[in-house]
Amino acid sequence: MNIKNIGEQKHIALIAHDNRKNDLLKWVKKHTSLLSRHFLCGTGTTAKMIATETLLPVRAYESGPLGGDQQISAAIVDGKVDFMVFFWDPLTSQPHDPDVKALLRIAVLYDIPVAMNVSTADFLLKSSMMEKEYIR
Ligand SMILES: O=C(CO)COP(=O)(O)O
Repeated sequence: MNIKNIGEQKHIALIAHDNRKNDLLKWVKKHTSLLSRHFLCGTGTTAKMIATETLLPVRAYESGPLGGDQQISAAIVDGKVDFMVFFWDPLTSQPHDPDVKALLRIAVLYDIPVAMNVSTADFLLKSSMMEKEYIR
């Protein structure tokens, strides 16, 4: 895995499609204290929802269908994302599906850990890259 800065602040991208936003919000609320020690960003609606509901600072890119996925892709290419939690919707087609696919492709290409559901997101937080903080 392409993990830099073990034990240091990480850049975490948070993204969810509409039908998965509640799952992501619940996950963020469960880990607010840990996540508050890192730099968070996300696509527009997701980022604003998390910031409003948790008071965590979350840098908001454009909304996904308006280019936000592409902006997160660019941030990955620029080395500004250490890992991504992307709860995409497996049951609904998206108008910007090519952007979603491109984002997932870039994340694979740049070896960015990606969690697409709650159990993987939990696993990522419990993994060695955050172990010190997790057990604190
Ligand atoms: O569509 C998205 C990801 O593909 C998410 O966008 P929003 O966070 O703006 O809803």
